[in-house]
Amino acid sequence: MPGTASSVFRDGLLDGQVALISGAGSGIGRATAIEFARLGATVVGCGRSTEKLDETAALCPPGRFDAVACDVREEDQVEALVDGALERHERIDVLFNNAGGQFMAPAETVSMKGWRTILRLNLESVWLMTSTVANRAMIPQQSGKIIRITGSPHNGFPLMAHGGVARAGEENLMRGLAVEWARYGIRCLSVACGPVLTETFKGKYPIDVQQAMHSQTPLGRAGTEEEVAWMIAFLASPGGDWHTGSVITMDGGMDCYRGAFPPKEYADEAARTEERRT
Ligand SMILES: CCCCCCCCCCC/C=C/C(=O)SCCNC(=O)CCNC(=O)[C@H](O)C(C)(C)COP(=O)(O)OP(=O)(O)OC[C@H]1O[C@@H](n2cnc3c(N)ncnc32)[C@H](O)[C@@H]1OP(=O)(O)O
Ligand SMILES: NC(=O)C1=CN([C@@H]2O[C@H](COP(=O)(O)OP(=O)(O)OC[C@H]3O[C@@H](n4cnc5c(N)ncnc54)[C@H](OP(=O)(O)O)[C@@H]3O)[C@@H](O)[C@H]2O)C=CC1
Repeated sequence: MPGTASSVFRDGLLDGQVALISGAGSGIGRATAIEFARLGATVVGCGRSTEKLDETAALCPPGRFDAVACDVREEDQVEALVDGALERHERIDVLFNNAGGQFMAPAETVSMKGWRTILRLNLESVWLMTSTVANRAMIPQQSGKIIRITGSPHNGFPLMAHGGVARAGEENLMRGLAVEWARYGIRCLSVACGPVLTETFKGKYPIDVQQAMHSQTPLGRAGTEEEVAWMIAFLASPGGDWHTGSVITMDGGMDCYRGAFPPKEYADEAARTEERRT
């Protein structure tokens, strides 16, 4: 991420906005924090490791990144995070619920502890962050945008059934809240990503699993963390003001069709499948 300006948006697009980003110490969260800071926002970034957050701060324009150690599963820590952000910055315009994750394992081997670990880290933490920020900042200020990162494809997450259930619940939560909280001027959205080449993704999944995921994508490649950051920045900008309740899917087409096109089994290189009949 060299340079100090966005390569997509105009300078000052997010001037004056205060954004709270979870998991801002690496990957998609870090890329989004940097993009927001470059566009003029003040970012409150949280994660459990202060070292990783300090590295993010060093990549942002000076004074634009406020690092706070917080485990998003813990009620007292989340309340302190939100209260501290309000004390220092007076408002929260955007909440990007980015922290999360899951492990890959056959469903029959997942214990109750493993199941609860993933539901707590993802679905429950998203509710905790969302309800705390809404009650303490966005409902009083009568405005705000809440965005959750979820997953694609949507037709089942083999080997990550627990993660798929959490993400489906999060998307439904955003839809329901979009309706309920429209009266407070709060927008609620999900951005459902297919594989994104973050360090965690590259280190976590075996290379053959990664290649299989890419080859199941019509565009033939994974996404980048910058591409996700641009989408979150767009939604935070006035360009995103009419979006609420939606699930924006970013996955190179994987959710529409699993595989490269044309499919070798059915068509030739020009995608011809049959002769035209007269
Ligand atoms: C194959 C078809 C694919 C179709 C196409 C799919 C395309 C999908 C594209 C999207 C893919 C998504 C990618 C990402 O999200 S990548 C980046 C996200 N980041 C992470 O995932 C973070 C990585 N962190 C971890 O992996 C952590 O270990 C985890 C968050 C999973 C849990 O950490 P925590 O510290 O909270 O918990 P513990 O390690 O103590 O574990 C608690 C219990 O959970 C169970 N467990 C944990 N790991 C495993 C495992 N690998 N296998 C089975 N069970 C596991 C277990 O019960 C643990 O308790 P015990 O240790 O006591 O047994
Ligand atoms: N990469 C991909 O292919 C995809 C990723 N996603 C989702 O996007 C999000 C970001 O993924 P990615 O950037 O790849 O992964 P990373 O592992 O780089 O980012 C996850 C971040 O969340 C933080 N985090 C984890 N647990 C907690 C916690 N309990 N409290 C506070 N912070 C926490 C981590 O920091 P720390 O350990 O310091 O707390 C880390 O910085 C995740 O929710 C992931 O599931 C969705 C679809 C695809």
